[in-house]
Amino acid sequence: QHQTTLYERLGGQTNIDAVVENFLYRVADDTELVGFFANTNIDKLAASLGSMICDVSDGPCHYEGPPMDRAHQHMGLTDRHFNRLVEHLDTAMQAEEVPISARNVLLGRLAPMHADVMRYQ
Ligand code: HEM
Repeated sequence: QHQTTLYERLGGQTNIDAVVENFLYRVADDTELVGFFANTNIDKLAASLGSMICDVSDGPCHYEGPPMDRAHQHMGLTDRHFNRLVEHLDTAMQAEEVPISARNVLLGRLAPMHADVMRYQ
């Protein structure tokens, strides 16, 4: 019998890509965060985030970007940055009509990455 995956509950890749896009606009509008992305290729980042969310939500992707400690080293991130970013992601999911249960499961799967994201600060 078919079990609904988190990927499906997020709305599949089309809606995940819409969440990522919505999220990146929120980050761009956040003066405390946008500076970190000054030298980032946003199209590549969007593709990378879309593939990571697909992967961690049991979708048909395998994230092939750098591990989270490498991707965020030397940024000097604090918990405040981390929490703001997570809040933007949650708001973006709400804007794209992801149900609260699916939102919470995804955030719960990203939360354990905190240690790696912060590792090199
Ligand atoms: C659970 C938390 C986070 C996750 C899952 C996450 C995920 C990712 C992923 C998948 C990439 C792309 C890596 C690549 O393909 O090169 C990335 C890059 C990046 N992240 Fe995060 N991230 C998180 C937290 C943060 C925070 C708190 C900040 C700071 C505001 C941040 C800033 C960046 C920047 C600036 C890049 C681009 C680096 C570059 O230009 O190469 N991230 N992140």
